[in-house]
Amino acid sequence: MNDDDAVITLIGRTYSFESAHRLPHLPDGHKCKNLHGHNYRMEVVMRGGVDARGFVRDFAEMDAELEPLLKRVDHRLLNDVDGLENPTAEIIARWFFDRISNCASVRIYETADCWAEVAAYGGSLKGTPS
Ligand SMILES: Nc1nc2c(c(=O)[nH]1)N=C([C@H](O)[C@H](O)COP(=O)(O)OP(=O)(O)OP(=O)(O)O)CN2
Repeated sequence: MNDDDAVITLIGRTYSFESAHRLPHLPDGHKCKNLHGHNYRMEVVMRGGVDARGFVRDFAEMDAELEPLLKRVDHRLLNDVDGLENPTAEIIARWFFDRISNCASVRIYETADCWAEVAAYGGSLKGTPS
């Protein structure tokens, strides 16, 4: 069974990391301008054709791709990471999205009920599906 123009197959996996940040562009007095931390949860979705194994991507391969990226942010001050000088949930989601192959979306939960997502639509789908 092959995907066609109208159908894509997506896979997803959830990751977590703990980081500190401050949001420098907020006005004085905003609590999030102060240094504070979050237990971030991240949902990554990849797209692609289904291969002979029946996989878009082995979840273990997904982990191997994510691991070095997670190491760059876990137990770090995000503001010190290149590209995350203003580490809002939106910008963190974009940072991961730009670094993950065949990425369909990245959703970052800063708290249990606040999230930001970057997603590829139509012509902006990245990478070559396998
Ligand atoms: N659109 C966005 N808004 C906010 C972001 C963001 O990244 N994108 N970030 C923050 C702060 O980092 C803040 O710590 C998180 O928001 P908040 O809902 O206030 O969460 P808290 O759990 O810290 O607050 P409670 O008072 O406990 O609800 C703000 N906005």
